[in-house]
Amino acid sequence: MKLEEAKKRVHALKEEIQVHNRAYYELDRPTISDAEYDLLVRELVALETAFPELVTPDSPSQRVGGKPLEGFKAVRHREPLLSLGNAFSGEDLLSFHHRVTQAVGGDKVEYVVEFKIDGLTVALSYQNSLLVTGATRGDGEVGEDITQNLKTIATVPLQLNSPVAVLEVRGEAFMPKKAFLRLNEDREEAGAPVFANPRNAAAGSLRQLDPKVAASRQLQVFVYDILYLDGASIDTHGEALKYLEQQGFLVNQERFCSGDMEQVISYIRHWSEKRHELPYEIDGMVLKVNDLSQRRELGATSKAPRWAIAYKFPAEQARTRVTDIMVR
Ligand SMILES: NC(=O)c1cnc(OC2CCCC2)nc1N
Repeated sequence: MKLEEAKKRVHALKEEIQVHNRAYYELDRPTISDAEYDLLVRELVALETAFPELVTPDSPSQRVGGKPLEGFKAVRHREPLLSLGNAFSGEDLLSFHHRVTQAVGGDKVEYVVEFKIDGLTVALSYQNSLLVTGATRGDGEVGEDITQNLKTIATVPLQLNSPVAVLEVRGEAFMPKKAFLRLNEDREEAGAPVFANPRNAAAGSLRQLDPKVAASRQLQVFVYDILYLDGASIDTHGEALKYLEQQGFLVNQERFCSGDMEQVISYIRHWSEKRHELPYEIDGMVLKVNDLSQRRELGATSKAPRWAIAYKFPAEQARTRVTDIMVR
């Protein structure tokens, strides 16, 4: 095959793989079998091996990186990754709303309510639309460089869809329930210790020094916050989420925008009851002031923003299975 022909085929393969990724991960409606998908990736890798000049940073072949690391480098975040204050009742939410309304001088306040994905926070940094660093939250100021592992996650863009000088985003890495159950079955069979919950499984997977292990764990990342953006102007959180979607990130489609606390509270109650139907675990909901200028007015304490709060669902009654006791 000549270079020109290979170039066309490589381009077509990358497009097709991208379409299947979106269908599989975002719409949860795979359009081809895993085997057919693997064939496409294998053909792409073979062509890139034969014609190295055709390799581009955004190629799926660049996802499962090099050899295992000796350890993780420290990464200082450009902006501190704040934590969230907690609410445990309707009253807590109403007093949060009262504080916010006071601080913005009585103006109307609108909230965006999102799932609180029960995973681990990750920060992704892009320069000139290319993924440069992926890091854990760490202590909020300094995290661990887990770029090699995050690149293996198909829904983490290696290259953004439109030009932007600097974009730093925050998201939640998590393991879907099905992948968690399957992983624990495999570990039980192999005599390895099982993970207590999907959050621990996701954290354990991203702390692996060998990216091939992370690549095998079917992790996902929902992105939900812009930490830093140089290259576009955005006025509300709703616009920010749409911008992130356009850039190619996986953004959770389920969210509710309202200034009416009655509606907000009933929306939270709805998901408190229905969360078990979700394909991933959530441990609450997050309320965020939608208007970014009101957020600037509200500011943050040293630890948490004044413009957001987490509503925590009551902890599951820890079921101690009989087998657990017997095994011990
Ligand atoms: N676990 C989640 O799904 C989640 C966590 N945090 C936030 O927002 C924080 C980030 C910026 C201040 C509030 N949103 C979320 N959806």
